[in-house]
Parts: sequence; C-alpha cells; structure tokens
Amino acid sequence: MGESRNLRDWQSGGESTLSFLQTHRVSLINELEDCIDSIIDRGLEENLLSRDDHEDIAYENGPRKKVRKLLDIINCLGEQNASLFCALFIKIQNGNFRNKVTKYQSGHSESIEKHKEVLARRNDCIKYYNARLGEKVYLTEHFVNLLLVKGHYSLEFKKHELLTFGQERIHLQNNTDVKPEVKLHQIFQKLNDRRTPKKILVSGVAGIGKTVLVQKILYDYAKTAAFKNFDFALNLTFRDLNLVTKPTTLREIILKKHGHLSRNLDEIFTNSKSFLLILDGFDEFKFYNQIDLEQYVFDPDEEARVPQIIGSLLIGELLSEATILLTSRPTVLNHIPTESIERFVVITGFSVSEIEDYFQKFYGDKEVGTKIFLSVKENHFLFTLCYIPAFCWIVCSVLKGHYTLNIEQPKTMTDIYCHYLIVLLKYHVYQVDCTKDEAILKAVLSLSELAYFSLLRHETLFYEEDKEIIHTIPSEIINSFLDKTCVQELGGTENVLSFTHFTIQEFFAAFYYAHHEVSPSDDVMDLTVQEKLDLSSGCLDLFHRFLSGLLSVRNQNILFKYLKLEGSKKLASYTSWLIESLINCCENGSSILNLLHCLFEQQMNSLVETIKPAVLRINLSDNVLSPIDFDVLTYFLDIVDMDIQELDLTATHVNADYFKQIQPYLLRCEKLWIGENNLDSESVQFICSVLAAPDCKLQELGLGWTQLEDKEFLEIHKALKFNHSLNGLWVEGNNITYGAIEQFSDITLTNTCLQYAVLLGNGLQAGDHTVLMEKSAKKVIVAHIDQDYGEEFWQGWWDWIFQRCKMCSDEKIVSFLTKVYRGLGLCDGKDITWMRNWYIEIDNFLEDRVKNCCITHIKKRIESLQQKFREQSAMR
Ligand SMILES: Nc1ncnc2c1ncn2[C@@H]1O[C@H](COP(=O)(O)OP(=O)(O)OP(=O)(O)O)[C@@H](O)[C@H]1O
Repeated sequence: MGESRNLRDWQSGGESTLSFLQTHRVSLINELEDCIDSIIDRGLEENLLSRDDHEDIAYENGPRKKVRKLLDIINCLGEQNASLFCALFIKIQNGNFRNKVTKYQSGHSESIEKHKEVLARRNDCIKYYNARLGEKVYLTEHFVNLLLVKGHYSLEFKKHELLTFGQERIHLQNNTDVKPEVKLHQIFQKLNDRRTPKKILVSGVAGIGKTVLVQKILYDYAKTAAFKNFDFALNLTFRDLNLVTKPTTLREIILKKHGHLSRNLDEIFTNSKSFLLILDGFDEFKFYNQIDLEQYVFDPDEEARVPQIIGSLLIGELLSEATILLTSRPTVLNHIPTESIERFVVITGFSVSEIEDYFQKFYGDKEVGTKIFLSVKENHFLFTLCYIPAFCWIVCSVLKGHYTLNIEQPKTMTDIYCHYLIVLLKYHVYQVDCTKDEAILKAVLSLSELAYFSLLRHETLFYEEDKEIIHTIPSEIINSFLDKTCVQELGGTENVLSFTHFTIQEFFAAFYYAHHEVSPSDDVMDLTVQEKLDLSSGCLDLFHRFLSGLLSVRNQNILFKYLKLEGSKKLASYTSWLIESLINCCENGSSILNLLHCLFEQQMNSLVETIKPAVLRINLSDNVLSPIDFDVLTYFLDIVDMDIQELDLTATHVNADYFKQIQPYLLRCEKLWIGENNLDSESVQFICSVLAAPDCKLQELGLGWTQLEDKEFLEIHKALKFNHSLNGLWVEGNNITYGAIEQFSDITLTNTCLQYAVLLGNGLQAGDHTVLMEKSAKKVIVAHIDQDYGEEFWQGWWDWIFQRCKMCSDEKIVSFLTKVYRGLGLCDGKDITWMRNWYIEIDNFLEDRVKNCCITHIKKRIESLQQKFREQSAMR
C-alpha cells in the first residue's frame, strides 16, 4: 500500500513531476506492472504516446521492463506530459477505466496481441498462384469484396447460370432473390437462426477465392475490431495436414504451425467458446473419404489419425463450443458430415463492380484498370468467366504481359483458357499429389471425354452415378474443373455435377476432339451427325473456336511443354476444312462470323493468304457484334485484300465507333446492308461521308428499319449529290414523311446513278403516292409494290424479308412484320399474282410459329398479325 500512497502523494510534495518519477522509480515499477498494458493503450488513445513509442514498450519482454521503458520515455517528454501521465496512472489505479486488468488478464491479452501480430504478418499478402519472387501483393490493397450467399439454390437456376454467357452471366451474380447474400462480417453471426452457428461450411469452385477469404478473416481479426467474439482465431490447411501420416493430437497439429501458442493452448481449449478454427481446402485432403464418424476423439491431447481428429471437430465431439469454419470446393461435399453443419455459405465470386475493382487494383491505376476492364467486358465469351477471381487474375496478368509461365503472350480466348487449365493443374493438382505427368494427362483426357459426350447429348448437368468415367478420374482433377450442386429429391438429397461453366465444358470437349480419334457416328464435325443429334451450328460455335485454338501450333507447343501431350494429327485436315468453309461462305454469303473467329484463333497469316474466293460476300447479320468481332473481321479483310461484293451488318448493333473502325473496308464495298440497327445521327453522318467519298464503290445500300427520321434522310439526299455509284437505296420501315420524300424526289436532277429508293412502310398515306407518281422523279421513289419494277425485283425483296423472318425470334417477328404489313398496305389493289403467293407463304409461316410458340401473350400477337395479313390479302 505504501507504494500506492507514493503515487497519490505526487502533487502534495511540491516537487516537479519528473523528479517525482525518478525518485520513486522502483516503487512505481511495482505499482504499475499490473496495469501497464492498459496504461500504454490509454496513453496511445489520448495521444500521450506515439505509435512508435507504444510499439517499443509493447515489445519489451515482461511487464516490469515495460514500465521501465515507459518511465524512460516519459522522462524525455517534459514536465507537462509527465504530469498528464501521472494523472493517468491514478485514474487507472482508481479503476476509472473498465479495462483495468489483473495479472492473469495482462498475460492473456499479451498473448492475444502476440498471436495477432503473427497472423497479421502471415496474412498481409495475397499468395498468388504464380507470383514472382519477391513480388508482394498486399491484401489491404488488393482484396476485392467477394459475393457470399447462403445455402443452396435450385438446379434450374444453376442450369441457367451454366448456359448464360458474357455480361448476362456476370449480372446473374447479383440475383439476391434466388441467392440470399451474406456479408463477410455476418458469417459467424446469428441470422434468423435459433443459435449462433458454430460449424460453418464455405464452398466454392476452384479459384473463387476461398483461401483469400480465410486470409481476410484472419487479417481483419488481427488488425481490426472485426470478429471480436473470438479471443483466438487460427487456420490449418489440409495441404499441411496431408503431411501428418502418423497418429497425433490436436495440440500437436496446432503447435506445428502455431508454436507461439504453446503456453495458451490449455486456456484456448478450456475456453473454446471464443476460439475460431479455420480448416482450409478440404478438397485437397488426401484422406477426405476416411472421416470416420464411428470413432471420436474427445480430448485435444488424445492421439488419433488426422481424419478422425478432423471428423471429431466437425461433428462437435472435440472442442464442442469452438467455432469451426471449413472451406472446400463443392465436389467433395458429400464426404463432409453435413448434418452437423449449421451454416452453408457459397462463394459465388465477383459481379460487375467487383471485377472492375479487381482490374483497377491489379493495375494500381483506376483509369488504366477501367480501360482494360471495359475492353474485356466487351469480349462476350472472355468476360463470362471473370466472376472467378483466379480467372480475372489470369486475364489481367496475360494482358499486362507479366506472365511467368514463360509462354508467348496469349492472343486469343483459347490461349487464356489454356493458361487457366495449366495454372489449375500446375499450381494445384501437381502440388496436392505429385502423380506422374502421364497420370494427369490421362485424367485430363478422360475429363475431356466426359465433356465431349455430354456436349453431344446436350447435357450440362449429370448425376455422378450415371457417369462411369467420373470414377476413373482422380479427385484432384474432378475438383478443379467440376462443380457440384446439392438438390432435394424425393427420398433425400442428390448431388448433381457440372463443369464450372459451360464454356469450360466446351473447351474440354474441343480438347477431346483435338486429341482423340472419334468414331464416324460421334464425329461432331460431320453435318449428318450434327443433324441426328440436333446440334445446330450455333450451339457448337464456341467448341469450334476452342478446337481451332487448341490445334494451333502455338497451343500445341504449350500443351506439349506442360502436359507432355503429343501433337494432334488433326491440324492439317482441320485447316483445310476451315479454309474451304470460309471460301464457301464468302462465295455464297452465308453467316461467317464464327469461322472468322476460328481463323483468328490460328493466328497464322500465311494460312489466311491461301483464302482466295471468287467473290467476297461477308455476312455477319443477326449477331450483336462486340469489338473483338470487329477485330477478327479486320484481321481477315487486311489479309484478303479484295473488293467486297457484299457486307451484311443487318441487326448487329453496329454504331458510329464500329463504322470508324471499318471505314477503309467500306470503301471496298459494293453492297452494304445495315438495316435493323438503331442508327444515330453520327452513324448516318458516317455513312454519308462514305457515299460522298470520290472512291465510293457502293451500288446498293440497305437502311431499312433503322429509325431514320426526315433529317437523316435528307442528309443522305445531300450526300448522294456527290455520289457516282449507288443504284439502289433501301429505306423501308423508317419514319420518313411525305415532305422529306418530296424533297428527295428531285435527286434525279443531280444524281444520274440512283435508280430506286425503296420507301415502303414510311409515313406515306394512300393518296400521297399518286401525287408522287405524277412527279417526274417517280421512277426513283418506290413507295409501293407495283409491276413497274417487275416480279424479279420484288421477288428478291420478298425472299430477303422471308429469310429475315426465319432468323427472327417470335417477339421480333411481330415488330418486324408489322412494319412490312404497313408497307404492303400502301400497295394499290392491282391483282398481282405473285403477291397472292406471298400471302400464302406468310400465312403458313405464321401458322407454324403460332403452333410452336409457348409464350401466351406473344402467341396472341402473332395470331392477331396473321389475321391482319389474311384480311389484307382478302382485299386484293
Ligand atoms: N477477394 C479477392 N480479391 C482479390 N483477389 C482475389 C480474391 N479472391 C481470389 N483472388 C485471386 O484469385 C486467386 C485464387 O484465389 P484462392 O486461392 O483464394 O481460390 P480458392 O477458392 O482457394 O481456389 P482453390 O480451390 O483452387 O484453392 C488468388 O490467388 C487471387 O489472385
């Protein structure tokens, strides 16, 4: 008590505080040792101590040394500060702060602090699969929020996710109606549950961020006030646990990685309520199928095999009060005793904003990151898998050219998927199990066989037991590329497997085709097989691109280097098929986009040079084009340097930026079809500049159904005054009024080439046409169907309309044909035989659509349209 009086006597003796502290130094050390931690924390909070001083004191070994250090520091801080400290000592001694600590507590909090320091140090950097030596990626600077959802969702939704591509796939991530979101800080909290969950399972496909999430939890626990329910939190990885093959105890297991806790483990085990144990990467556990639930371990010091200890922890027999968080890829979930799991969390990865955030953080520059993000976003298929952080990492590293696999800079989508394959194998499978190369290669080929035959059967989801082949593939490979969904069925739950995404399945299917002899009845490249299996060419588009990319010399070399895969014998026959198909498409004007992608995948200019079609007709219609589509187009047109007889960009969402990119090629074009695009005035200006260019070759220009107004139409009129090539202008189904058409009709005075401007379905009334007919320019303005232009002219137009109808979805049919109907309505009542046939044709066509349409309101609209056509036909 004497010492205590010393401190209280501090102000009564009349001496200076500094000399008081010096004379009573010994007694003060005794007096303050019990509460030194509180003093320094408080000192820091009240700015009496700097962070550095606080750290210096905290690092001293033992409380008495800490007090000495503090007194030394105070000695240098001057009289005034010394007085403030003394006041603080007294306050703390009087118990004015609730955190006055006992001797035991001081030791306890010291251990926690020390442990937190260890965790913070261990987790402050993200461990990249493929980081360069010395390269540091700080968690605080690079962590991007991950989307976590509760529990399971339906198989229907899963299927939808698998088959959705591009931005749409990424947007599905935010669907909180189907997937209730859990925030990271809520992971251990009670959320409409009866009790706080103690056993938590976090699952997610390969590379989705499970390990990074674990790091984030530990780092936040160590460095912030988060997860403060836990005094101690620590993690064990199954990769390390695999190394323990002899019987052991939980204590020994923990101490192997957390030796600094040797003096705390007893306390942690007794007070397990505030202990968080994270077990990361169950899918990597060599003994995952040996979690023996018949024999438990009840005591942390009881010896047993690792699977038994893990099983006992999960089931709650060992440290029943502790919180256990287990992470795993989904494919091995049925080996986890899920009956004891109280919370299921699925990491679904990134959504749009997180992907953008990832890119910005990766490049360390917001602007650069956003720019690259936008270009990837436009790449429909590439963007699809960006919900997986590891895929984002591959895309970013590849685009930055900072790739350490010693592979030539990837150029195409297949290159990036190849990297994904190799990274998952090299940095995961090889590390889990150093099986020989041949075994891994064999397994990859078996997996690709599964992908191929499932593709032939239109299967994206499959039951494990139905697929013999699955049992022949080592689990490390299955776990890396497949996903598992648990569904409620009559009589219990069932596990349904799928590839991580359909694009991965297509990639593996192409891998199979490239490296296997397939029987003629299973040859998906054969048109009769495609027909028999009801595989329309569209559903094999990506398969074809991957096949071309995988067969390319570039990727064959990579596969040989990393998988020891012998070169495919199919390259020569494939390239001749590709060249022949491209030539056919160019000559007959059939859809060419996917073949251009396949050609681009080859990255072989000499191959493109062999393409010498008689004419060049490029049909890209009815695809919503993205910048990469224009890249593959320009790649082709740069090498095949011929005049373009026809370029069809109908219904492609082409816009001014794309027009700018393809300007040089437009000047090589004789017929340009850009109808059914919403053309803004900038795009129209652009077309006008092409028309007015002295070297313009355009003979026909299709601008039907492009929302043209009078202003734009008159711009075209102006440009045509300088044009010497255009014969026909097609502007059906726009919003052009009589006034503008009348102005346009003087075009024959300045332009001698133009022979017709087809204006069907614009704002003309029945009488307007007669007035126009009386004008001299009548031969140019074609606002209705009559005999003047002959059957052949109109038959060509009709064939085109009809072909468009066949391409259109039911919904689009209604809007498109309504405009055609309006156009036909303007035609006079002359009895034209061929028109009667058209009405019959359209009636049959609509009849067929009505029969097959399963959406009631659209069906009704088609029926009503059909009725209108019937009435129109009857009036003729
Ligand atoms: N939240 C995140 N923020 C930033 N990068 C992330 C994040 N999550 C994952 N990554 C990136 O993705 C890579 C893979 O993540 P991680 O290793 O955590 O995945 P995983 O789900 O544990 O995969 P696996 O099942 O293959 O072990 C990381 O190396 C990192 O580059």
